[in-house]
Amino acid sequence: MSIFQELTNRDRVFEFLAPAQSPVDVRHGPILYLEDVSVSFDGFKAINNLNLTIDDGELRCIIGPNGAGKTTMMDIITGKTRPDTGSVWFGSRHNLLTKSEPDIASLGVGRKFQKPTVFEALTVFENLELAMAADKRVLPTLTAQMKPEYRDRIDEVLALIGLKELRQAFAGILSHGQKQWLEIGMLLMQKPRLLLVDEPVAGMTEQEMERTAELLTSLAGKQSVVVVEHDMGFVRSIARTVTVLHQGSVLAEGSMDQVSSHPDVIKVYLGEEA
Ligand SMILES: Nc1ncnc2c1ncn2[C@@H]1O[C@H](COP(=O)(O)OP(=O)(O)OP(=O)(O)O)[C@@H](O)[C@H]1O
Repeated sequence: MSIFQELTNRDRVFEFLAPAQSPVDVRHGPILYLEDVSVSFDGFKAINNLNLTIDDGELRCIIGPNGAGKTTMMDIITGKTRPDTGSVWFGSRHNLLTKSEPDIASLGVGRKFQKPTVFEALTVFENLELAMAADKRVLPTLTAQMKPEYRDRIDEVLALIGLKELRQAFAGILSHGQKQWLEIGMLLMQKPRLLLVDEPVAGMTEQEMERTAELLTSLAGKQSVVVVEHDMGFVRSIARTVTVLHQGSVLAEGSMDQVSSHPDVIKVYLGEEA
């Protein structure tokens, strides 16, 4: 078969369409594993012997008072901050401490920051298209006329994030909640194995919060999701397992009922809210 025939062969399964061929090995354990991780800033221990295990497909909520180390923990997982000691593994194969931020992202760790950063002058569809183009495997073929397979992937994500009807709307006219969902959709275009989501419901209406709860719970199973959130009602509505961070370490872990009745948690965190 000539190269031309090969490239125009409609039956060929392109790499990005094949079932996620993740190099991440979870056969013998969790998808994310932090062991004895510590980091200090000017002598202040922001993360202090932190141990955390996230199972493949799990939805985990991380809570904790201001300054507990939640953002720093996310920064360590994504390679933005290097810990002084400890280890961070993605599956059993990848030592994340030896990898750059872009390498960690392309291994399948997606991060959603608190503020939405969609391209407001582009449509919902174009934002998703652009997110797909950021995937190096797809870029060479995307510049030509868009293949039906790419459209299918975008349609699939549009349905997941509930923005099918708004595909041609400019992102600038979306509500705050819709922008957050679009950004989650942009991350999903790259088929991450692990999604880190920072305060997804800050500034959302009740209805948007409910929709976000549905979205995040529907993602779990297909990918692992770690949500950092201050809103206790929201955490209660989605959480199976909650990890409470305090002074850079795990203070308590368990169901929402277990952690919210834990005396130390009441003292340092929930008591504070009350
Ligand atoms: N680059 C830095 N330089 C100095 N101190 C820092 C730095 N990053 C974080 N810290 C400190 O480390 C501690 C943990 O901060 P972090 O932002 O991780 O907490 P957090 O749990 O995310 O808090 P919040 O809920 O307020 O976002 C804080 O006391 C913070 O001031």
